[in-house]
Amino acid sequence: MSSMIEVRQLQKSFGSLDVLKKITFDVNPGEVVAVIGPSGSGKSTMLRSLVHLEEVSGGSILIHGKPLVENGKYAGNADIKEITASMGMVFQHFNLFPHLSVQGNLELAPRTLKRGNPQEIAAKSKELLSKVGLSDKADVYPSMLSGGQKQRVAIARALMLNPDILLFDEPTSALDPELTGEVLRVIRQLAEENMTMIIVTHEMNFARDVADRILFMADGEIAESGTPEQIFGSPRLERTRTFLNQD
Ligand SMILES: Nc1ncnc2c1ncn2[C@@H]1O[C@H](COP(=O)(O)OP(=O)(O)OP(=O)(O)O)[C@@H](O)[C@H]1O
Repeated sequence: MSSMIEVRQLQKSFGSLDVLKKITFDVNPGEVVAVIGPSGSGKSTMLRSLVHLEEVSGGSILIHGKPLVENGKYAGNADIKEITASMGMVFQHFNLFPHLSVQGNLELAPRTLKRGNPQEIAAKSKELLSKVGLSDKADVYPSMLSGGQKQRVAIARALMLNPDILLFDEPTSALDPELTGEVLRVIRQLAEENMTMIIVTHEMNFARDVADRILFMADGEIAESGTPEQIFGSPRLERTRTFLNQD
């Protein structure tokens, strides 16, 4: 089985701070990978690098075998656009456009990129709002929604371009505890539909339940990688044990 995502020796520095220290991992089609680890260990930076929101300092990222960056050298703009369009990203703070309705938020990217005619795009947004349980909110503005609803809109928006990879950066960290469940349910449903996903999360129970594999990051490295049983059952490394016991 060929990998959906291949990350090789990925390096990123901010000035003299080495945030990613030659990280290597693969994600297979349909796999759900949860990334856990202490604050500042480089989880967000790794995820943002995959969609070119950060430029890395070295190493390679291949998506569907196509290099976004290879040995530190980036692909041309057209290739970067095409590769990153195959991935949807969901952020901790939703990042919805406040001046657009829910439907407007969903339709902006496909309209800008001319992915279908307006009727097709409207039909798709309707279908996805129904999927996340928000059919009645199409005309509402983000400020009128709860955090859980905003995040479900953000997930629907991330699905508008038919991505085959979804990336989540702490999707429930900004939510009140009673609102996390509705967002995790949507992610769980996507997992059941075999969506390939990388989820940075502090929700250990969710990671244990939904992930096929856990990457534990510490100090810019992947300190451990394994099934939830391997990571949660008998942590081999002292720092993993310490981290998990804090939670
Ligand atoms: N734009 C930036 N400029 C300088 N330093 C940065 C920048 N972005 C991140 N960093 C630093 O890089 C390190 C890794 O940050 P990152 O956000 O990737 O960690 P994280 O594991 O996602 O943490 P958290 O769980 O707190 O979100 C931190 O020390 C952070 O301060």
